[in-house]
Formats: sequence, C-alpha cells, structure tokens
Amino acid sequence: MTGLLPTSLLPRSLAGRVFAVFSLTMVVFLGTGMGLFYRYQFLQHVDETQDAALTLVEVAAQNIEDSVVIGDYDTVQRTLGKMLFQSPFKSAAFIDVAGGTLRVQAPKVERAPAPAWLSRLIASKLYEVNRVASVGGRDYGVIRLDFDADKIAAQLWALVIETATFALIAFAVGLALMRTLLKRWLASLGRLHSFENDVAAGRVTAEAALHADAPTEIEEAIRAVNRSAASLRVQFGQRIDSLTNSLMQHKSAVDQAAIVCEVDTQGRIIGVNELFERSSGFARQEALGRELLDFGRPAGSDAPWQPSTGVWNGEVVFDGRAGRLQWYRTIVPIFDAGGTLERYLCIDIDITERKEFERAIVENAKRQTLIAELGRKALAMNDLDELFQDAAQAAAQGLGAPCAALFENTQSGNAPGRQLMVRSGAGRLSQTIGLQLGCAGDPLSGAPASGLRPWFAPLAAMHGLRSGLDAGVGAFGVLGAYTDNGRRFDDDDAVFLRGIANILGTAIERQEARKRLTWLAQYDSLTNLPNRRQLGTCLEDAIAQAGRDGHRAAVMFIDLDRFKNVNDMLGHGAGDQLLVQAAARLEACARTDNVVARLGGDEFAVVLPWLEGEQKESPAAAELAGRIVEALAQPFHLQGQQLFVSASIGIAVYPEDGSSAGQLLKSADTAMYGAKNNGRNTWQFYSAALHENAAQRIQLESQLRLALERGEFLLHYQPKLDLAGGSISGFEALLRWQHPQRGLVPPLEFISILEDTGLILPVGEWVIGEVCRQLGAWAAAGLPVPPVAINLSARQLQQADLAELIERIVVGAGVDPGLLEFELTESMLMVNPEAAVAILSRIKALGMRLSVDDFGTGYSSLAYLKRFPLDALKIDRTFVRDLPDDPDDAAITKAVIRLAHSLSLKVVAEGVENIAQLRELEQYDCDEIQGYYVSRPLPAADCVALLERAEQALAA
Ligand SMILES: Nc1nc2c(ncn2[C@@H]2O[C@@H]3COP(=O)(O)O[C@H]4[C@@H](O)[C@H](n5cnc6c(=O)[nH]c(N)nc65)O[C@@H]4COP(=O)(O)O[C@H]3[C@H]2O)c(=O)[nH]1
Repeated sequence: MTGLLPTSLLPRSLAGRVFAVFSLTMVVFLGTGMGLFYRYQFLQHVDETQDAALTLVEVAAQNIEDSVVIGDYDTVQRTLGKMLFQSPFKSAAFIDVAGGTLRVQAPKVERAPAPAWLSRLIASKLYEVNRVASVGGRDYGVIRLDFDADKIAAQLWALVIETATFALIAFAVGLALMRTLLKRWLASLGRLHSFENDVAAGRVTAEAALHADAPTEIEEAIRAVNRSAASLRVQFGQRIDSLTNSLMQHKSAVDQAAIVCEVDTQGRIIGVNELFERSSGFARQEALGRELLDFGRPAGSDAPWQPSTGVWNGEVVFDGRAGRLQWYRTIVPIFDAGGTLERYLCIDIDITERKEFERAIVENAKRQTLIAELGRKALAMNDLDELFQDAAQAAAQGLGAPCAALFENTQSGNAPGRQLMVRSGAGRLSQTIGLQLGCAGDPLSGAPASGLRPWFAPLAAMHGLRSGLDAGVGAFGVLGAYTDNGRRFDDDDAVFLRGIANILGTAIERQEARKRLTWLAQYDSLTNLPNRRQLGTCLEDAIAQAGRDGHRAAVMFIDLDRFKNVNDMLGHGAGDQLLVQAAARLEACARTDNVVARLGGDEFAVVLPWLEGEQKESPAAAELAGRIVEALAQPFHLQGQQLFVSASIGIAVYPEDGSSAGQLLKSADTAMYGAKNNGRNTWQFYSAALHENAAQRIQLESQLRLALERGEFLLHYQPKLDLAGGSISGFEALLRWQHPQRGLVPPLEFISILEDTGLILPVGEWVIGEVCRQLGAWAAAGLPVPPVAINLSARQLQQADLAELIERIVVGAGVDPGLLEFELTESMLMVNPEAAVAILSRIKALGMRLSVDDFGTGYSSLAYLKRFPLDALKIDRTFVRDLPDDPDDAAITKAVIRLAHSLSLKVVAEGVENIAQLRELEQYDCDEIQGYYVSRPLPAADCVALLERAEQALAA
C-alpha cells in the first residue's frame, strides 16, 4: 500500500494508516456504489415517471373523452386537476382541435430545492406526454402533460440526501467501530513502548504484555519480541558476565601489578589498593583524605602534578615507611557520561629497585673505572708511594667518602700490640701521613666492617669521623675510607674497597716478587749463595781486576761426590739440607774476599780474586781447596743419620787457564773431573792433560753413539764357582766395547758415559738380547747351559715397563727365564724403592733371579733389602781384597754372610784372587765366589771349554 500511496501522505502511526486506508477504501466503495445506485435510481425514476405519465394520460383521456364529447370542460378540468395531484407534472392541458387550451397547473408543493444541474438533467431526459382524445373515431383534442423537472429533481435529491445521509451515518459508525477495534488491537503493540520504557529503566527482565484478544500477528510479534528480548538478555547477560569477569580480572591484575589509588578532583586520595598499602607502608585509613602529592613529588625537574583534565606521567619520589621509594606514576582523569571530571586514577609502578639498580650500575661503572685506572697505574708504576696515594684517592672517590687512608703494619711477626702507620691518605687524612697508631692484635678485628676499629679512634676523634669501612691489604696493612655522617657502608662498598686493596696487595706482591726475581737472578734460593750468573759477573770482575793489577785470580769448581745417592735415598728434602750445610761449610772455609757460589745441583764454585806469589799452582789456593775437601769430608747429620759425602775440586787460574769467566770455569770443571778420576775426595789444578781427557770423553761419547749400530759391543762372561760343589754355578755377562782404534775398552771407561747420555737403555736392551742369544747357542751346541747374570743400570730400572721389555726379549728368544739373573746395586734400589719393588716383583714373577751387586759399598741395610724379592747378594771385592788379613773386613764379611743366610739369601763373594781368600770365604760359609782366581771374564767362545769341562765332570 505504501507503494501505491506516497508515505508522506499517510499518517505515521499504524492505527492512523490502517484507518486512513480503510476510510479511503470505504469512501471509494461507497462513492462508487452510491453513484451507481443513484444513476440507476435516476434512470429508473425517469422511466417510471415517463411510463406513469403515459398511463396517467391514458386514464385521463378515457375519463375526459366523454366529457369532451359533451363539452363538459369542467369535468375535464377536474379530471386534469386530479391527475396533477401528487404527480410529477407541472401542468396538464387539453388542447382542443381548435387550439383552445384548457390548462391546469399542479398545486405548488414546498420542497427542498434540488441542484439546478439535476433539474436540467431530468428535464433533458423526460419528454412531454400528449394523448389524443378521440371518441368514435373523432378527435376532440390532445391531452398534454408537462413534467415538472424541478419537482422530480427535488424528489430525487431528497432521496439522494436521505440515502447519502444514511450511508454517511453508516460509514461514520463503521469508521468509529473500526477505530475502536483497531485501537484495542493495537493497544498490545502500544504496550511495547512501556516494555521499552521498562528496559530503558533497567528492568531488563520485564516482558512485553500480551492482550488476550490481541490479533495473532501482534501476539506473535510480541512473543517474538519477548523471545528476542529473552535471547538478548541471555546473550547480554553472558557478555556482561564475561565483561564483568574480564573487568574483575583486569582490576585484580592491575591491583597485583600496580600501586593504585583514586584521587578526587581536589587531588585528595579517596581509595588505595593493597599494593599501595604494602609498598608505601601507609594503611588505607592513613592514606585516605591525604594529598596525593604527599605520596610522591616529581623525582626530576618536572613540575608536580596538579588536578587537570590531562594525563600526567612521571617519576615521583617519597619516603615510604620502609625507606625512600621511587614510583613511576600515571594519573588518568576519569569523566562521567556527561563529560564532567569525576575523579583521577593514579597508577604507580614501583621502580625503586630498578632505580637503585641503575644507580648501582652507574656507581659500579664509576668504581670499575677507578679500579681499572688504578690497576693500569699499578702495572705501569714502580713507585709504590704514588700508587698508595692514588689508591687512597680512589677509595675515597669511589665510596663517596670525605677521606681515606692506607695504614701500614710496621711491626713484623705475630707479636701482640701491632703498630699501624698512616702510609698515605686522601682528604683530611692526607695530613696524617707518618702518624703511628697503636693496634692491639689483628688490625681487622674488633669492630664491624662498617664501624670504626679501636685503633682508629684517635684519628676519628681528631677529624670528627663517625663511620668507616676497611679492607686488609695482605700482610702489608689496611686500607680504610671514613665519613663524618655515620653512613653505613654496604656489601658493594666492601667489594669495591677490597678490589682497591687487592690491587694494592698485588702491586706490593709484584714489587716484592720483582725484588725477589732480581735477587733470584743473582742468588741461589736454597743456599742464598750467589748463583752461576752472579759468579760469572764476580769472576769477570776478578779477571778484569787481576788483568789491570797484573796478578792472578782463580776459580774452584767443587762437586759433591755421591750427593746423588743421598738425594735418591733420603729424598730431595734431605738433599737440600745437605746442600745448605755444605754451603755453610764452604763459606766458613772461604776468606772474606772469596766469593762462594752455587752453580746448580751439587756443584759449587769459589772465586779467589787475588792470588799471591809467582806460582801458578798457588799454595793459598791449594790450601783452601784442601780445607774445603776436609770440611766436606766431615760427616753430615741429616734426619738423624750420619752421612758422608766428599768433594772433588778443580782449580783454574787466570790468566794461564783461561782469560774469561767462561773459560776459567770450564777449565775448573775439567780439573774437577780430573779430581774425580783421581779417586774423588781430592782437588786438582787444571792442566792441559786434563783437558785432553775431557776432550777424549767428548769424543768417546760421539763414538759410543755409533757403536751399537756398528756392532762394536760384545759380552765377556765371568764364571762363578759354587764353593760347596766346586762347580761352575753360573756366569756374569760383562760388557766390552771393541773400539776400532783402541781395541777392547773396559766398561768402567764408558758405562758412565752411556748412562749420562741415556744410551745405556738401548745398549742394556742389546745386552739382554745378546745373553739370550748366547744361552740359545750354548743350548743348541748341546752344552750344559748355566744361569747368566746381567748388570742393570739405574737408568734401566727407571723404566716402568722394564719387566715387560725383558719378558718380550726372553719369550722372543725362547729362553728358559730361570737361566737369567739380574744384578742391581743398592743405590739403584733406593732411588725409588716403591717402584723398584713393583718392577722387581714382576721380573721375579717371570721366573728370573735377582741379586744385589757390590754389597757393602752403599747403604748396606739388610733390613731394608728385605723388602725386595732378592735371591742373592754379592759382597763387594773391597771387603774380599784384604782377606784374610784385615780383621775388620773379615768381621764384616762374616756378618754379612750370616745375616744374608738368615734372610735366605745366597752370598757371592766378588774379586777372589787367591786361594787364601777362597779358604777364608769357605770358612765363613760363603756360597759362591767370583774372581780372577776362578777365571777372568772370557769371550763366549772360551766359555765353551769351561762348560765342556763341567759337562765332563758331571759325566764322571
Ligand atoms: N780387580 C779384580 N777385578 C775383578 C776380579 N774379578 C772380576 N773383576 C772385575 O770386577 C767387575 C765385576 O763386575 P761388576 O762389579 O758388576 O762391575 C761392572 C759393572 O758394574 C759394569 N758393567 C759391566 N758390564 C755391564 C753391563 O752389561 N751393564 C751395566 N749396566 N754395567 C756393566 O762395569 C763394571 C766393571 O766391569 P768390568 O770392568 O768388567 O769388571 C768386572 C770384572 O772384570 C778380581 O778378582 N779382581
């Protein structure tokens, strides 16, 4: 309908619209219906009027025909008059044939006038009625009726008015009814408005009311509205719940994370959260009503917050109950719905720790810079006083203290009542340098780190200092920083001060180390004697002096004999003690102008800068050397034991034996070797011949290096005689060197060189292999194969895998291990007894025998030797040599044999050269002998005859 009618023409309300449309429809229908009705009525009325007029004129004609005939025109007139009564005619006339007209007018009737147009319309539709009055075929005249159109129109119009009035009334009643019903039906819809009001008023649970007789559509619509409202209520309820929940969580989160307070428009606190209370230390009741500015003034140069409509951000600081606090503050104005400022929300984040951390970082960086700078100075600076001054300054600066000082411990040792002296100072304490302070006990005990030490009390009183922090600078003293405001120093302060103190300590240590290094560069730390370098300088000086003055100077090279044995047996501690004692004896022997030095190891030297007399071999030098030899030959007392070491001394004289310190020392060394070769415990002046010997030794060394690969080594075998059975009980393999020029060289000339150069290891391995090979050859020749003893050197015993090496060689050669015996010296065993026991036990476990060689020349402790898995011991030939005449040797030999037997060891006497010795040893119950009396060492080939004889003896 709204498409058909412009909506602007329609009323806004539904009722109005329905009413308007209904009215319009009714008007159209009524208008159309009544129009058609009137038209029909009009036409029918015209027709009926026309017909009635015809009938009437017929009746009238019949009634008047007789009268006409008779000329009774009164009757005619009456008849016509009757006919006009209540007729639609205006007039009736009888016109006789002569044209006379009898006209009767219809009486006037008052009627409501009809519109002229209707009269005109009716007049146009009706035609006048004429009837000829004839009687008996003769026409007497014409009866004519004239219609009264106005009258007819008035009648019709009255009808129209009447029906229209009725229709209008009916229409009005219909409209009124409809309006009432519509209003009633739409009243339900109208209630939606009150529902809306309810909702608007917050009564969200209200429902739109339903009218009992409400039309179905409206009922459905209201139900739909109620359903939608219910659904919306549920949805909004959930949404509101969710929002409420979310809001609560946000609030809780904010309350957890931030310090929140609400402030009224005047800047007074009207609410605080728990965190506010906790952080500030102020209870809610205390905070409420107070100015927000009481809880935070801008930390920097920012203007303080003032109530305004803008957001304020900034850092604030205030003194909380638990200390100074720093918060980052955001103040947000809150407006009501109308845009009026309602209050402020103030959110603070506690940045105290962060600020403190930042401050600590900056502070720390400053301190690190100070420490780094001081460290750099400490490295570069040699002047400790300047460094001390810088350290005191740095301590004061880094700690923000007005003064600091370094106190030096001026009393050594642990004596009670130490003294501390102000060594350097910064600030007020810079005037107290040199001041002596009494200090009972440890300078770092007696007061808390942040307080004042008792010993500092006088200075504190003097300068009004109330607190301090100090740190020990090693054994040197104490570094302290002091304030006059009673400030408490914290751990970081202590760490910083310790850092400064450590730098000082390190610098002091470094300088001491430097001094010590300088000293060590010139002196021997063990004996405190000048070292080789210092000796060289002294000797150079002496040479220069002697050269200038034209006199002689000399240097002695002193080597302790058998020092290595002491070292090996009693350990390096004992060796060191021996060296210290020896050094003391040397100094005691030397004259004041002599310089006694230690060259290293067991080597010493004495510089004699001034030699009197013409002789090169100065009696004074000889006399000093003799004194030294004698002094060092005296027993040393170490670890409760009496030990004997002797000395071999070589003397070289300037200018004859060398023109430089190096040459002279070398000559003295050569002479010392000469003394050693002369049987040790003696001295020797340098000579060209000695030099020759030393040169020979060097030459031998290089030749020995090639001897093994050139196959220049060979073995001789010296038999051993079993005294009880009188048979050959075995051989000892003895190394020989077939020198291309010198012929057969005995081992004493080269074994020590082999040992010194380490060549003894491959050569020793070769000896074991060669003995195995020889045993195999003798066995292959069908000879009775005797056991063969092999000498092991100390260097070989130092090989941890010696037993495995021997096993490999013996197993490789396929020799019975029981045919092998190894000879070791006592001193070898004592170098590292634990390792020796382990190695020897493994060798023993392989089935080989072990014996101790040269017994009696070393430590001769049978009890000690019990620890080793030994089978036999060989009495050194020095004890056998003077048998039977020397009662001491006889007694020693007898005792050794008895003791050895008591330990189940066999005894072999070495160096038996005559029958007397043999008989004596027989009496002592000696088991076996070895010596030239039985046989000299023989080449392997010569042994065959011996073995054959033995075989024959066995056969006999
Ligand atoms: N005056 C005298 N001397 C006698 C008599 N009977 C034997 N001798 C000598 O005494 C030495 C015995 O060997 P040693 O005590 O083990 O002493 C040996 C041993 O310590 C060492 N030596 C020899 N061969 C080897 C070897 O293969 N390896 C190692 N490491 N040392 C060896 O060389 C040292 C000397 O060996 P040699 O010169 O062969 O000297 C041998 C031998 O010729 C005698 O009645 N009177």
